Amino acid sequence: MNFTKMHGLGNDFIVVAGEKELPAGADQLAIKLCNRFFSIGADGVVFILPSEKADFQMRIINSDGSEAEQCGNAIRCVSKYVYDHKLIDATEITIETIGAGVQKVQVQVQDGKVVTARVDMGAPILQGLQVPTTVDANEVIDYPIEVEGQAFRFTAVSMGNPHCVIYVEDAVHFDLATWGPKLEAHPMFPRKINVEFATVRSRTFTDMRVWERGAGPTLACGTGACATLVSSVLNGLSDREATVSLKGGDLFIEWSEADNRVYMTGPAEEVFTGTV
Ligand SMILES: N[C@H](CCC[C@H](N)C(=O)O)C(=O)O
Repeated sequence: MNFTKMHGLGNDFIVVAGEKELPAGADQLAIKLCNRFFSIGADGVVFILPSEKADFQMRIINSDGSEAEQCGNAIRCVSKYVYDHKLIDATEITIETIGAGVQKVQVQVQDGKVVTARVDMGAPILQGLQVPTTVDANEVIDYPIEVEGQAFRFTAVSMGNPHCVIYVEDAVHFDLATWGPKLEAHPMFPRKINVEFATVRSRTFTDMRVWERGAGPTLACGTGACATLVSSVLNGLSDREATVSLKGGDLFIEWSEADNRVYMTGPAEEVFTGTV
C-alpha cells in the first residue's frame, strides 16, 4: 500500500489515496500503522475515496482504530494532497465527511503547491443530546462535571465530532495526561469526547491544549480549535474571529454571524511518501 505522510500543525496522518472504499479491517490497520515504534507512526489514517456528492470523500481512522466523523487538520491535508498530486486543478475543493456532510475548502497555492487552506467547517451543533452528551438542553454552556472528585465546568460543541471545552488558569502547562483520558471516557459522553483545555488571553487570542478522543495528546486539533472558538463566544470571552494557538501552531477561526458557519484557516504539509 502506497501512503503519504502529512500533517497540519504537527497533527499527523498517514494519507491513503486510490482505494474505492474503506478497506476491511481499516481499524486494525490504523492501530498497526499509527504505532510510532513498530510502524509508520501517526495520529490517524486518512482515506481519500470517491464521492457522489463532492469532489472526494474523506474517512478518518484514529490511532486507536475508532472512526471519527470529521477532522479539521486532515481535511486541509486532503485538500493539499488532491491539488498537489493533480487529482483536481481547482482551488475550491469539496470534501464529503461522514460527520459534517459536504465541505468547501479554498486552498492557497504558492509555486504550484498548497500552503494553507480555508475550510468551511459547517455550523456548530450545540443541542446537548446531539453533541452527544447526556444533557438534554439546547446549549450546554459552563456546565458542571466531576471526575474523580475534581470539579470542572465545560461547554459542549459538535463540529460533526464531539468536543468538551474547559477553561483553565494556564492551558499551556495544564496536566493533560491526568485529566484528558478521564474526561474523554466520562459517562456524560456516550460516544466519548475530544477534550480541549483553554486559556483566553484576549478577545482575539486563545491558548488551547487538546486531549483527542481515540488519539490522546495531539499537537493540534482543527475541529477542537473551532469548538473552542464557538465555546468562547458563547461564554462571552472572545470575538467571533480569533487565533486559537495550539502546541503545534496557530489556527485562525471565524464563526460567521451571517451564516452561522465556522471557518478554519491553517497550513498543511507533506513530509514523505512510502510503501508499506
Ligand atoms: N480524534 C478526533 C478526530 C480527529 C480530529 C482532529 N485531529 C482535528 O484536526 O479535527 C475524534 O475522534 O473526533
